Amino acid sequence: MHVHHLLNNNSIANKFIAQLRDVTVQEDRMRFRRNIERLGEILSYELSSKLQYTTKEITTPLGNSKVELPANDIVICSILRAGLPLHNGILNYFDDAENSFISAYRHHPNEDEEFEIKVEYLASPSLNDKTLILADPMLATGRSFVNVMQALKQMGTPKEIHLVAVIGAEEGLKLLDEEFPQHTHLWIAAIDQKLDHRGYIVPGLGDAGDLCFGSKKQH
Ligand SMILES: O=P(O)(O)OC[C@H]1O[C@H](OP(=O)(O)OP(=O)(O)O)[C@H](O)[C@@H]1O
Ligand SMILES: O=c1cc[nH]c(=O)[nH]1
Ligand SMILES: [Mg+2]
Repeated sequence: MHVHHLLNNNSIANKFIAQLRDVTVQEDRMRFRRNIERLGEILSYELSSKLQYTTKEITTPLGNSKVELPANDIVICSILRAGLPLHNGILNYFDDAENSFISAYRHHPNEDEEFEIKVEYLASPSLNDKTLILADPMLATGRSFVNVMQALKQMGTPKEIHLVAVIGAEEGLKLLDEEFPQHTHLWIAAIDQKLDHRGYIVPGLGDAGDLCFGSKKQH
């Protein structure tokens, strides 16, 4: 897997990450969602450097101009819930892409810290020969990305896969490296060292889904 780590170079993205992590700024849910969306836009811009381009001639009012335009058939797939604002950011740039939605959540069958990932909802076009952009802001254990990719197999085989995340833990990156095809790209803003006993990224930012949309009742 090719890892592209945005915070390796300083940019305005540092500020958006800082605000996402900051407990006082997190009280503003609209800003939290918008910062995830902004990072989706930035990561899309970065990702666009790896697309295939074809030459097109454009007519301006004063003449003709040759431009190189992306030629990929893109499908953006985001993992509900926290993937929604990231999806919007990516779609803002790849505005003519097709779209998939899939759900994944942590189900705790007992009172303890063990959990399984439940994938229940899937709406997707065919992925055969497409450029799949799979988006989820949090990459903790990596099990959501892996289980979701397993469920997406019934929709066909993409030509290439780009994973987009905002904050990841080393452990999650390692699992993706083992489970995804070698040519997969991971576009990620920040990489943190560890997970806590509940599988939360430390320092991370907390529960991204709850911070976007409010807490949910366990069932
Ligand atoms: O790498 P993993 O260990 O699988 O953890 C990451 C997953 O956890 C979060 O979802 P969550 O289950 O909290 O669902 P939500 O988006 O509905 O809050 C997050 O949005 C990822 O999907
Ligand atoms: O740190 C984490 C881990 C999983 N899901 C989140 O939202 N945050
Ligand atoms: Mg959550």
